[in-house]
Amino acid sequence: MKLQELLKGVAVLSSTADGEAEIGEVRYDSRAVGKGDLFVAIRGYATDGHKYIEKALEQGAAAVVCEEAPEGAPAVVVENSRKALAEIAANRFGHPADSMVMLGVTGTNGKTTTTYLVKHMLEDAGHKVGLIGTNQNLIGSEVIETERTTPESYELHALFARMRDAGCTHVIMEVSSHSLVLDRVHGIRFAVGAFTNLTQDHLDFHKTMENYRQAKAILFTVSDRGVINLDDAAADKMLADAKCPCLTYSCGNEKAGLCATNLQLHADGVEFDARYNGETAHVRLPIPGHFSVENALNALGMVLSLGMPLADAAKSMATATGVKGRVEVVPTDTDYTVLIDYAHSPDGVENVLKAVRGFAKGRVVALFGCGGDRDRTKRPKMGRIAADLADFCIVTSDNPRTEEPKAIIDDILEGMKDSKTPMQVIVDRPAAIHWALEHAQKDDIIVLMGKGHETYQEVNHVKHHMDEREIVAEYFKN
Ligand SMILES: CC(=O)N[C@H]1[C@@H](OP(=O)(O)OP(=O)(O)OC[C@H]2O[C@@H](n3ccc(=O)[nH]c3=O)[C@H](O)[C@@H]2O)O[C@H](CO)[C@@H](O)[C@@H]1O[C@H](C)C(=O)N[C@@H](C)C(=O)N[C@H](CCC(=O)O)C(=O)O
Ligand SMILES: Nc1ncnc2c1ncn2[C@@H]1O[C@H](COP(=O)(O)OP(=O)(O)OP(=O)(O)O)[C@@H](O)[C@H]1O
Ligand SMILES: N[C@H](CCC[C@H](N)C(=O)O)C(=O)O
Ligand SMILES: [Mg+2]
Repeated sequence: MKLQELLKGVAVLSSTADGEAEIGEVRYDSRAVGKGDLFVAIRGYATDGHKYIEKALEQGAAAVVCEEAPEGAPAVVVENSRKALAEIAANRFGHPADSMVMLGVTGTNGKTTTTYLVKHMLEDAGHKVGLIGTNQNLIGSEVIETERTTPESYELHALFARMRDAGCTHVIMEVSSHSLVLDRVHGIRFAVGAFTNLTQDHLDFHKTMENYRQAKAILFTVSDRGVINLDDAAADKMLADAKCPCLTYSCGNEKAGLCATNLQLHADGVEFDARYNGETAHVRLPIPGHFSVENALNALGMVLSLGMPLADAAKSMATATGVKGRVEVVPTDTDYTVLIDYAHSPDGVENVLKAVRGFAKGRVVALFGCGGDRDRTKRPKMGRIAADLADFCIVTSDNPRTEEPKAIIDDILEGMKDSKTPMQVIVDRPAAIHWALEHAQKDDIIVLMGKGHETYQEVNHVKHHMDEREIVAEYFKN
């Protein structure tokens, strides 16, 4: 594609590049630049892409898109390289998002789960659906591995193009707060945007809860319709900031457009009555926990906003399956239960432990750690909540990344120091899981928190294979 075609619609401040140049690939990482490519220089948090312009040109880049051009370089100067990258990506792939119904979910917890519920309901209604999120990307049932919850704009549009070409009519995606601030979804118009909740996470990046909230609110400035959790403390502000009509949902608050009543929380799922537009339907979802009612309402809100009849949506919900690593039961053939869950924030820990407490006949044993190079202030809070809600805690490692595992654990223990809940510290996670299994008692529920679908432990930029399902299975082989 010619450079000028890639730049269609991009607000160019000045250019010394040849618009007729035939561009190979578009790269935002100099290390991947090859002959004839376009290098987009981005100012980041760790480094500045402008530092690598010279290197990119040496490697054969045909032109550079940047915010500040070095002398003599074939450069296209723009105000914001991240936005330009997103616009170039849409041009490069033929604006695939425009030909599908785009659906986005933001919020601290529940995004992944909600997206799977929406996909399931839309597929039941006969649509081919693409899904983008933390666990994996899906084109129908084809799995595409992912590194991110919301990919960088260029990868995102490439993925949309594959989805469009495969016949997808709808895309349901998680829209992380990082992606909203870093313009990964810039230029995408969502038919429906949905907000699950706002609780503490990612303060390493957003610094304050209000910044974090405002990041999420961006979604409702680029959506035709919104779906908002009225029970969340941030609901009023989210509604005030929204630039689109919003459907609210609630467990019990009759003011909400979509309201759940007669909640029944079972060990293997939830049931409730959903009222919407004067109609009522009984909803069943085979995933346990009060938060599953909220996720079900969020997903229902999205498909109702698209015009799906309530009765059809409710019928479909009953056949939804669980999501890998979200309250997932690990088969053990013992008289106790092992669950794998992705709770990795104070609210996630609280919710999953309360849910488990709701159906546990014996002790609730919480095994968890906290990620390195991530929000440190959530660590003692997660520790305190786990100590408050579990009968026994095992504190271990969860993706230490470049931090010292024991130092992360010490941050967690800070929040547990006044607790009388018995606990054990075992830095090595497989060893900690073994210890939990060795000491399990009848009717215990052992909740392995934080890894969810992840099948690795990330240490110093290297992902070492570690699948909790395999660790449990191997334990019982011996
Ligand atoms: C905080 C954050 O999200 N950072 C993302 C951001 O990095 P950045 O802007 O700081 O980039 P940088 O590392 O300073 O580099 C600046 C530019 O120089 C380029 N570069 C760098 C080195 C070099 O030799 N040559 C070169 O050209 C880089 O490719 C980049 O374009 O843009 C990069 C390019 O897309 C991302 O890889 C990077 O994700 C980092 C690695 C990350 O871990 N992100 C996580 C926190 C994240 O995005 N998480 C969310 C939410 C998770 C959830 O709760 O579900 C997600 O959506 O996954
Ligand atoms: N609506 C909810 N409210 C609070 N906690 C929830 C909710 N839904 C799920 N959880 C808890 O949070 C964990 C993460 O859920 P899920 O993966 O659906 O969230 P997410 O928003 O996609 O997270 P991430 O930011 O990592 O992508 C679950 O394993 C569960 O413990
Ligand atoms: N995607 C999120 C959750 C990671 C969960 C946990 N395993 C961790 O490493 O903290 C993040 O990158 O913050
Ligand atoms: Mg997710």
